[in-house]
Amino acid sequence: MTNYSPNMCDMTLEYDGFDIYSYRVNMANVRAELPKLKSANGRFMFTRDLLLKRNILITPFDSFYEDDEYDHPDTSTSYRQNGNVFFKDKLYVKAIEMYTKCLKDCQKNTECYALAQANRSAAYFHTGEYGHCLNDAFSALESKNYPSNLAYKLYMRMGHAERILGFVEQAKDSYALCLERLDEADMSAESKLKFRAEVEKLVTVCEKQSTERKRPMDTPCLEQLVGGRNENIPALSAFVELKMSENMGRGVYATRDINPGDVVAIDEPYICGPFTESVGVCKYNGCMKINSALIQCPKCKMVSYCNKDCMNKDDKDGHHLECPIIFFIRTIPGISKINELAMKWFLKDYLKMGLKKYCSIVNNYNFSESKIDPMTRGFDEIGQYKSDNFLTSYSLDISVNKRSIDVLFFFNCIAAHMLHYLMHSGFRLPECYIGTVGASLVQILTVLDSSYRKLNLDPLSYRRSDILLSRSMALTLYPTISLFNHSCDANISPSGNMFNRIRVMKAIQPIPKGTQLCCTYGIMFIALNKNERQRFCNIRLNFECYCEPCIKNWPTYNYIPNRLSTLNILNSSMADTVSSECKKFAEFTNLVEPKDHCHHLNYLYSFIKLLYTNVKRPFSLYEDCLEMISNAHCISTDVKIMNLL
Ligand SMILES: C[S@@+](CC[C@H](N)C(=O)[O-])C[C@H]1O[C@@H](n2cnc3c(N)ncnc32)[C@H](O)[C@@H]1O
Repeated sequence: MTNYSPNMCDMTLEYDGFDIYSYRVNMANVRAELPKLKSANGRFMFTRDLLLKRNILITPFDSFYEDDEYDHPDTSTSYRQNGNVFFKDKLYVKAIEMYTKCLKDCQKNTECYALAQANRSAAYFHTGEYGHCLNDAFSALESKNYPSNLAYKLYMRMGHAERILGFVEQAKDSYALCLERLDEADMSAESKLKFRAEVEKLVTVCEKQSTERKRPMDTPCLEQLVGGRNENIPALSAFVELKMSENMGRGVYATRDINPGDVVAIDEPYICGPFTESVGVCKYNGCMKINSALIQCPKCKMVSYCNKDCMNKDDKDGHHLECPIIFFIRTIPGISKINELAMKWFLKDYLKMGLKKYCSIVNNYNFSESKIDPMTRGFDEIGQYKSDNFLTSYSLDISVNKRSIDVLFFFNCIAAHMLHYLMHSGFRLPECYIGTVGASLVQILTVLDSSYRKLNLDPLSYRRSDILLSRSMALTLYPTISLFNHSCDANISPSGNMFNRIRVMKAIQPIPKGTQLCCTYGIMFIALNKNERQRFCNIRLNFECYCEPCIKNWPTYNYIPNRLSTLNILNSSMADTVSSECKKFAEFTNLVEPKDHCHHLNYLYSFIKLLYTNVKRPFSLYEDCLEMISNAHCISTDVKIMNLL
């Protein structure tokens, strides 16, 4: 029997809406029964049956899909009016509930329907659900039943929501339409003038935002792997190999001396998802460009692309199946970005392979998972570990047995919900494949959840002690970079900008032959003490950290030596040279601004190399230099890109 961790505290940390399931099922029974089920398919079917029995898998908007609508003008109007009362009292969630009831009760081609949609969009705006807000506002306007003297209001709200979401070009269009429709408003000429001035100010804000955002995205990657490509793992350098260790499983080790600045990995994402809401990024997996002039999918209006070509390609990759239900997918509990990305990944591969092949591959994996040699996990039949291979990502180490039963149950619930919506919108899946497809969704959700926690860090912020959680800028899955283990004293780090689709990893310290290459999963010894780090690793990442600072209990930055002495000089014959170089470094620190460190990388590399061989760690000047190199790598790539223009 699989030995799942009984630890339940992680449920409260980051997963929204678990109680939607846990309040309505008997969790004691779930905790007793779920671990008994050996197969992933069995666990999915158990969960799905339970949710169906408890009526949890019903669509709250079922009437949206029904043809035989009915109209109860009195009740629907009173629902809307009740909604307005809640809205006035700022009880927006309750107001949304009322407007939704009104929408269910009333015919689509009526003014009442359009008003309820418009009102609900206002309530969604206040709850911060801008996607829903836009969806409702668009629908109300498109219905042509919305009073024309109020249209300017809706356009203004759309402008606000789009601006907040970072779609500044669309926001400008909406504000322009708002001003166009202002003539129809029942307002005095004076109020109109004032209103116009306010909206024009907002347009100026948008213009400023769009110039700030304009930066090149479609630039080729100029970096080269040190020593060329690795024969078996093409996204890695030829100067590394994969080896097993007792405490960390597989890891990447240097086969030659690697120098700071050397490129050790250049990886492409297998799947990439929504960036932070404030940035407009093309949704198509093969593009992912930041663009301030994205065009929306005309049907769902909830995803955007840089052009028609990307839109058509994404449609083929599965958006046509996701489009009618994306609104609902975003309401499923859990981490909304992960759920949406899981759906995108599933549809892309399902459509590429077809039902039978997809099911046979994932079934094969599910049954043989426990027997797979951990060393060859993710390698194909000719011994290649490739980032564009489905199984490479699908079989990433997700420490599934270390997850609590509650988390496992929760992911099964989310997968059941996703599949329910898919099948509801016309996705045909024979009964006998439901378990397999559902279990594959659980695996996909778990892989994405693990990778989200580890490798999507903003490289400029992960050293700050106040950022305990990985501040995810983009939810992207880099299968080869996922091979790097964590160290609280990373010797490699991402270079370039987090918005770059291609991720480059560079050495930031000297890495002698035989040493493991490690990045950080979000915590560094300089900022947090061992207990805090171990807690983070246990709770967030589901493993006990065995890096050098944890094993040797290195002190945090404030407690490490900041002077040379006989205690930390390793090579006494070099003491004078090291001492004079340390003085020069102190001057450098005072004179050169951080933004210019990227122009002095060679100097920083030579200084860190000198300290690496001659001074015992931890040592404050070493840690300072390391931080400068890591930060400068993020800036320097951008500088190269800027110079290309
Ligand atoms: C992204 S994977 C890294 C590759 C993985 N070791 C493998 O065998 O494929 C993350 C997993 O590696 C292990 N790991 C990574 N860093 C570690 C560390 N510092 N100490 C212990 N285990 C670590 C944990 O099991 C973790 O869940």
